Amino acid sequence: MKALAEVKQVQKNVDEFKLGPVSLAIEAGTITALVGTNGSGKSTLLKLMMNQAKADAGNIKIHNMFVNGLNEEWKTHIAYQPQTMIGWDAFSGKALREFIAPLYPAWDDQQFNDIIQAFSVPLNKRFGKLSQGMQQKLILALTVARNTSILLLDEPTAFMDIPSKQKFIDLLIEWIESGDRAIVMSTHQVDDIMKLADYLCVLQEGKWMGTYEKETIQHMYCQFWMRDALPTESLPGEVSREGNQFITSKPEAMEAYMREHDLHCVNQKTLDLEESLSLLLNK
Ligand SMILES: Nc1ncnc2c1ncn2[C@@H]1O[C@H](COP(=O)(O)OP(=O)(O)OP(=O)(O)O)[C@@H](O)[C@H]1O
Repeated sequence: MKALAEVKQVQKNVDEFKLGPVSLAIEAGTITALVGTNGSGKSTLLKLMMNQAKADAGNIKIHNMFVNGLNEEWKTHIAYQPQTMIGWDAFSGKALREFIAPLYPAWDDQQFNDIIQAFSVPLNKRFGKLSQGMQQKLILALTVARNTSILLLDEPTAFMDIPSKQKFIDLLIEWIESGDRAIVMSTHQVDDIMKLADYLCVLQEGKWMGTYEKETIQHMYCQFWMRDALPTESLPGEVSREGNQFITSKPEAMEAYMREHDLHCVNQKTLDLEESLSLLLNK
């Protein structure tokens, strides 16, 4: 399948912080979640994709155009929601819509109004007077209505209340339904990942740990509780141990080992997504 966006071996140094090399292929019809601990480089990667930061190595293409090339037509294919908007405080949602809509040839006013209504965003209030959650909803409406094929969202639900998060999830599911669009979003919300993500691009302190299908991470680790004390030697795929309990990244190899060594477990479970991500990010 053709990638709508490609990130190849990208590296970026910001003072002491080093991101990458990281590679990503964003295909139509997919949602990729950028996950990682605070300061792991998720926002930096999104900024690089928007050419708001310059890569020190590697390259990025949107619709087959280099983001740092002379042809800036790629900008019409991508919309970006940063975490904060600088300079918007004095303007109402109505005024912001009037500035922004004419800049985007494919602007979808119906979509804008639908989001505003769904989240009951007051368009006459100044941006700076809105709550953080309400600001986030207004930015979302002003981003999604650009009607591009790629959406980059930087922690879009960080300040949203519980019912709004569900509406957000429904909105994105509907938005991506046509199959010719893609979303990349950074998030710390397990619910967003569970309900939306197809792929997880995992970053830890700037190091790219890999991009995994969500199902792969959901089956990545298994926890065993043994009847007797654990052998002192390292067990297949052993990730951690405590008392008679341990976690392995190779459950099948571990089961074979148990048969071979006549070991018995009293309980076992596959770690859920949140537990697996915590382990992966603490490695
Ligand atoms: N403008 C800047 N000047 C200096 N350092 C910066 C700047 N922006 C980001 N950094 C540094 O780059 C690193 C990555 O930050 P980034 O915001 O990309 O992380 P993140 O994964 O998005 O974090 P969070 O989950 O907290 O939002 C951090 O060490 C941060 O301090």
